Amino acid sequence: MTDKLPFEIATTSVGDLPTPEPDSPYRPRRPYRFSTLCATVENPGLKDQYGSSSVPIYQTATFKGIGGEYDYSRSGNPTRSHLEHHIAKISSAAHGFAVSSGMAALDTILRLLKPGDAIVAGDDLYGGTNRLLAYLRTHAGITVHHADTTKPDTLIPLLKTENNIAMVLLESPTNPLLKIVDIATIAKEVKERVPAALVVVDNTMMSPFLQRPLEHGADIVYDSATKYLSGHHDLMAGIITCNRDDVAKQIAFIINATGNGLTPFDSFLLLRGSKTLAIRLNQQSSTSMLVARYLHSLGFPTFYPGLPDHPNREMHERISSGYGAVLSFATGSKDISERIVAATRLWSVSVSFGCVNSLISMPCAMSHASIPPATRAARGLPEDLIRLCVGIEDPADLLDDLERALIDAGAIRRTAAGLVRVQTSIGEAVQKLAEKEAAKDEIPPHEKQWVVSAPGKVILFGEHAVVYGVPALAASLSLRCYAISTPRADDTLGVHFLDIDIGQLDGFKYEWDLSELPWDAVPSQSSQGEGEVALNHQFLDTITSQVLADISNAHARQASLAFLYLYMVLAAHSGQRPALTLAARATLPVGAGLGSSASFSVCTSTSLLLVFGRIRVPSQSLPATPSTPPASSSSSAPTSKLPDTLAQCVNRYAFLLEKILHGTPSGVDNSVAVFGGGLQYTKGQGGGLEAIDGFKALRFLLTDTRVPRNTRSLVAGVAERLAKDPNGVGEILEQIREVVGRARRTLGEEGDGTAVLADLIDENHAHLVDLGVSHPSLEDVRDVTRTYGLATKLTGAGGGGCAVTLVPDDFSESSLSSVIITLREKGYVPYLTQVGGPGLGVLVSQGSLALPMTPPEPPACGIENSDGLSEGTLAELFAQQSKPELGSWIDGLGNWAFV
Ligand SMILES: Nc1ncnc2c1ncn2[C@@H]1O[C@H](COP(=O)(O)OP(=O)(O)O)[C@@H](O)[C@H]1O
Ligand SMILES: C[C@@](O)(CCOP(=O)(O)O)CC(=O)O
Repeated sequence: MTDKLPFEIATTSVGDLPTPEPDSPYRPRRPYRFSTLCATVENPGLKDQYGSSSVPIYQTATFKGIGGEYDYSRSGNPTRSHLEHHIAKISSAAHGFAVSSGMAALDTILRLLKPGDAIVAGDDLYGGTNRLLAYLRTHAGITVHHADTTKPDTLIPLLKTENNIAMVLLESPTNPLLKIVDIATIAKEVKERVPAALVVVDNTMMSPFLQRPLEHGADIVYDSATKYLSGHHDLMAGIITCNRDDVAKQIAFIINATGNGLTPFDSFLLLRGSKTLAIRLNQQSSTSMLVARYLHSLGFPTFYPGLPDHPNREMHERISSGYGAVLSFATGSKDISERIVAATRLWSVSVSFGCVNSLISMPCAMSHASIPPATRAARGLPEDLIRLCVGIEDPADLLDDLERALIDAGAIRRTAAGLVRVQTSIGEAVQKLAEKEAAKDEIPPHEKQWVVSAPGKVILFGEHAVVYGVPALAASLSLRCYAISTPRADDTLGVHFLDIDIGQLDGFKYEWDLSELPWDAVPSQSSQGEGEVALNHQFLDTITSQVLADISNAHARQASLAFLYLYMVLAAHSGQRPALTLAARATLPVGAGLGSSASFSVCTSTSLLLVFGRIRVPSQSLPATPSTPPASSSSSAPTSKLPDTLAQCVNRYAFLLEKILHGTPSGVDNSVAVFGGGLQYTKGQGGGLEAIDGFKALRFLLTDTRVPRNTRSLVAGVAERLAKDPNGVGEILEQIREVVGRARRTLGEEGDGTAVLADLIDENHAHLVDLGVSHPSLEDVRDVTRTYGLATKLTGAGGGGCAVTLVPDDFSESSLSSVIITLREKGYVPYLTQVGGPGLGVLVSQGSLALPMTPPEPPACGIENSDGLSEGTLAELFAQQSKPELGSWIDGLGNWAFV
């Protein structure tokens, strides 16, 4: 161990910071250095009446008078103004803003985007950033592209105007592997290729002391000021800086509008903390270098940009003036790492960083635990990685404490020649063996049995018009489609569609010899990256004519076509042809306008994507999310969250199957079936999905007229009318757009908008009648419900199928019973359903029933009861359940993960 400081501490002079007025032409003053700027807080525009040396805390919400500089602390407060001026000054920025946390800073910046915009971000971002981006993707119609930002070559191809890139989000160095991102090069490329896009940098790891990305082409920089800027872990804050006046104006507007500005007291604390930023981070960086060298010299793989062999070190040095105070190292064994973390005393076990006290953590067990192990492995994040966040304690004490912990944990030992790393290859060997064992246990996905489900939907406003770009408002139903794919050992592909009535008790069954399918006709390109998956009509025709010619039932033929198309495309792509049977069954009526085709498409594509390993689910659930239990479930089995990337992938393929089933779908049905909840959906490039909560509070009666109809021909009928009378039909579509807009505003408002919604339901129905998609049976249901004062419209494609009736909260139960009885007497099938339940679900682990996940050896498919007696295969039990019990039986099979 050495006492000598091994590297030059950054005592940087900052060239372009404001130079004080020269007090004499002969001895002009030089610009202040960084630590001077930090320590001197002044704001010439805001003089204190008493000349207080420390900025006072203006602990007030309001300011008296009219036309003064301040009126309300949400819009502005003198303590915050002082802080913002100070932050702008030390960041060499024209504008600075202070908000309530680092995530609030990012949220403010992301609000500059609008639906349809796309953002490019790193693929190993801070977990909180990932979470917010995922939320915007599903709720705000923002497309998110993840790229390896450490390799500009993977990012640059995305920078195209047709991709609508509005923002590029970078972090450097990354956390916890300290990977370096070339901010300057990426910013230059962005400006050349998509000039309107904003380059945003999360600078938290460096702070303005060590790195000022605005000087290297960034448009906006933000920091979690909870870390180095405040330095004491006694407040939460975020700061945003930028030079562009137009961007600053919008940011100020958003902060005022959302009310996330930093409070006066926290502004005071942050201002106080920031005075010592340079001195603290100097000390912390120099100790970090010592610690990194120490670990490196012992032979631990160590990640710190200051080490000579750290990848892209020169790139980091070009834009930064120091290496920071976060480093990480691997021990070769998760057990050893756990023992080290438990054995330190001075290094406390805690999340976050930037504090004056030193912290130690294992990212995979703490800050990055929410990322599935497979994703962590894919990102090269070692499970045994230890992260150190170095504080201002005496470096000798910190090294001493770490050394003791390393010895106690068995990671190093004393020898006559000094300290040596304990034969870590033993640890590594043990770890590798364990990994190999785990891999042996890992059953290939095509040998597993998969159970999935997806909800139907009700469109409340905007059906048909949605095909032409008008937004639609829709919600998921508690009625769902379920599918089970079972591997088999006989080179055969089978389907079992239990709801398709071909005059046999157990529905439609069919099998194909795998070797006899038209493999030569499979199109070579199955997917186009993140975009829509193209449909090859020639291949569709080949399957229909060569494979399905003897299936006369139209429902069965279409469903088989969708299944075979996707199976063959995925098989051709993967080079595997796993034999399996897909069984599908729904509690939804098929072909009644409640999105049975979409929920079937979602179930089929999920099953096949799982079988071919194109999507993966965590075998053990992620943390439970009790807010999204399956709506029909009576079981108390825990549920968890499916990753958003999986949902996006399934949605792309489900849309493809929807195209096969119904021609020119808008995409609303499959989006609701995947994401669940209440949604506003707009088709196309500038469109997207937006969550609507108001729906969940409403009650609906759905009435199946049992008049068969076909979505494909009804949608085609509207297209024909539009072609014949573009003005007249165009006018109707615009009127529907107007109704949808009013409905959306009513749902978003507080208070009881039920009466307004009822009027809008009538209005929307009248427009659908004008489009020619109603039916006498639907008008009859409207007449029945109108006598009880209820508003009804057709839902989905119309032409028969279902009607939806809004049931106000204060509608009496006895009247409701008589409406239902009257409808039943007329031969209709009414359902009182819940809306807004979860989207796609996958059974991720078995419950008390031993689910036979590994069958292909026959006859291993039996489910065993507690006595070990076989009670039939899962697929047989699936077929045997009564319809009303199907949902709760299947939910009770084990742990489900939902989107
Ligand atoms: N449970 C199911 N099993 C098999 N196929 C189904 C199922 N549900 C829907 N489908 C397929 O979807 C088609 C119905 O689509 P569509 O007329 O759009 O009805 P909906 O309005 O209910 O979505 C059927 O012809 C069939 O091909
Ligand atoms: C008529 C339409 O707006 C909804 C179709 O719903 P369904 O298939 O009838 O459940 C078509 C579409 O959005 O793809």
